[in-house]
Amino acid sequence: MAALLEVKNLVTEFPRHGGAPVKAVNDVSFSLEKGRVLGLVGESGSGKSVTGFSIMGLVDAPGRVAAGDIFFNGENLADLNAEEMRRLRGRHIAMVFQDPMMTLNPVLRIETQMTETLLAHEKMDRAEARARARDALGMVGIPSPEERLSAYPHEFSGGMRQRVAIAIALLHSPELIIADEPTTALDVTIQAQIISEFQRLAEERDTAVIWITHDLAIVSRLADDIAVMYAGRLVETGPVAEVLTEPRHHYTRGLMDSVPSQNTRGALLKQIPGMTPSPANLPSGCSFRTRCGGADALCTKLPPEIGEGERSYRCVHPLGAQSLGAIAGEAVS
Ligand SMILES: Nc1ncnc2c1ncn2[C@@H]1O[C@H](COP(=O)(O)OP(=O)(O)OP(=O)(O)O)[C@@H](O)[C@H]1O
Repeated sequence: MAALLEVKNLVTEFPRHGGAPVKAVNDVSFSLEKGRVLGLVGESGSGKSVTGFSIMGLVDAPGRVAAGDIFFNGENLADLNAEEMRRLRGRHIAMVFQDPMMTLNPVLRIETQMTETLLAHEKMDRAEARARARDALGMVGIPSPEERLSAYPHEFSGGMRQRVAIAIALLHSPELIIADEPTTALDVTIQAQIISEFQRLAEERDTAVIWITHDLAIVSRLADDIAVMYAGRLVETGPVAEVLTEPRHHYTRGLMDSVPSQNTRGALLKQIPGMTPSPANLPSGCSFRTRCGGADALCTKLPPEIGEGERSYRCVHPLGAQSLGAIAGEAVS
């Protein structure tokens, strides 16, 4: 089956004063099928949001997609003009942000915000649009949706506001939703409800989801696949169950060790030493090598991407798998 979304060798860069542009996303490739949930994880600044914005065609100038291709339903998004891209965003791909006010207009009633977008993108009259808006609010668990349609965003709690933003993203039954840390600001109960909502969407409507987060616990509950990003590159990808049971990349292991769990209660969590390097000043070769306990001279060259079943990783000294040290001469270039 052809993938719904295929990202190939994506490079997104931002110009920098007195230097080469910064590659916030560097040679990133992955694909996503209908009904699958991909967890895109990594520390702050690793390039997760810029990847999402690149797919949406929303990278702010002077930033730009400098190389690579993004195919959606087999169509290369680079071939679409601004109007076609706007339509695609309206109907087929939606984004949910950490801050729902990125989506909501504070001075308009919820009904106006929802019906206007429906009337702009789909053939229907106002009564139909209103019914669709009400149903969408009901679907994300807003109580008394009929009455709540006439409310303004400030009349909702933070969690309910985020649900409204999600309802807006769902209005046109998009095939792909990019959710950028949508539950970070919410308490755990609401977080759990929203996560179940996304699971239901993926299962019942075949919606594909890219869930951007630094929270591995969420990914292990929600996602089918995981893509671990570090300093603009994907360092490990694969089915969540495999990657989080037996990570190959030292960075994935480090992220896992820094998650609180039943077993670590009361103990000091292991933090990955050092800081994420600035994308303007990355170490040569594997960008993680300066923070990695397993690094040696081989890591000063860019590791090749190694495939293993449905998984892949970029590390010459993978955990639980054969080191490339013995064949380094040919494999590392
Ligand atoms: N508009 C911009 N101009 C210049 N640099 C940018 C811009 N947007 C992002 N960047 C840079 O791109 C890199 C990746 O940023 P991005 O927001 O994608 O990270 P992230 O992994 O989503 O982090 P977070 O979890 O904090 O949102 C960062 O180093 C950031 O400084």
